[in-house]
Amino acid sequence: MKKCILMLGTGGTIACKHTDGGLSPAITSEELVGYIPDVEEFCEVHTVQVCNVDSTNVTPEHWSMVSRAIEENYEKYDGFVVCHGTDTLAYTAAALSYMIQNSRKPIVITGAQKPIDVENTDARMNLLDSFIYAADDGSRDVNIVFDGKVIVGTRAKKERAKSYNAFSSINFPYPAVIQDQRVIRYIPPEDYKGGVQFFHEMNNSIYVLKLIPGQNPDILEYVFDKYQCIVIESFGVGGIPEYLVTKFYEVMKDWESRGKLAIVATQVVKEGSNMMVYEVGKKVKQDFDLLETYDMTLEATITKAMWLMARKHDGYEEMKREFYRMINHDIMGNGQA
Ligand SMILES: NC(=O)C[C@H](N)C(=O)O
Repeated sequence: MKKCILMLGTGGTIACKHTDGGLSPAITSEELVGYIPDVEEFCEVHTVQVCNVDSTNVTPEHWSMVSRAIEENYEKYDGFVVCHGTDTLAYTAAALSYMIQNSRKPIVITGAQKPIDVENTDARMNLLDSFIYAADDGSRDVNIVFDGKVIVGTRAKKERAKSYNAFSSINFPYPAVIQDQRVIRYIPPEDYKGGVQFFHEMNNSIYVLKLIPGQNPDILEYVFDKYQCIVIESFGVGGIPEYLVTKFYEVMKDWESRGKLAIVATQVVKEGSNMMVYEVGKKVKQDFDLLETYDMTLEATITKAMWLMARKHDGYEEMKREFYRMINHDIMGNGQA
């Protein structure tokens, strides 16, 4: 029997038209499907227009609009395809991985580098591939389909601004590829226990502080006071420079007692952190109950923290346990295994 898939349009280049003011999303979800008539051979497609925006304008509100639309239609469909702009697609894919957990039904996110109505577009292939993947029996959970590759929702990063292979999978293999309109699976689907879980709230009281050599320590006080979570994008495997340490210790004491979250990440995209290697990391990690990102992407780190902070919890220890709990393959090397 043909699968029934719901496509949710949110905008992005895939749906853009040329205007005097530059490319702007204007093509509807229904029109998008009209560009891939072959889809009718293997699935029935229904559409819904969640919004039609450049993904630069996407906020956690839009993530909630998508997750709510999926929950409302969850029982009626076999899978979901979300069309999205590429600029913040990796954030949305990570966010949806936390907002929709343990889904037996696939949620596929795709987009394009060129609008669907231009000649040399990647949009038609990406969209058709997404339906092929969404209609496949072994597909589950939140994944991106782009340029013939499947990337787990928590593992993507936009690494190219213009090329068709815009996304890389960070610290995790591709679970599958789509070749000649067939799914070639490298990682077999897992067994599922329990049902799907939806969480629609996110708390965006979070600031990412990217360190630069010689960073002025004044910024720490401001950021630590204003936000509930700070992610420090440090260098290498992770550490706090000595010119920041005095201020850091001063603000951290107060921060800990107020139950806020401090997470140390790294500016190095691949292979991840390990603060226990160098003195610049080890001492800080031992002196404070900091979280570190290990092999998580920054997109997953930020959206996991937003999801965690929006939930009721029994204090810091539980937050910490949850942060290190693997969700949709987001963290493997958490140093605690
Ligand atoms: N390729 C794209 O989709 C880029 C576009 N600015 C967006 O993210 O909506």
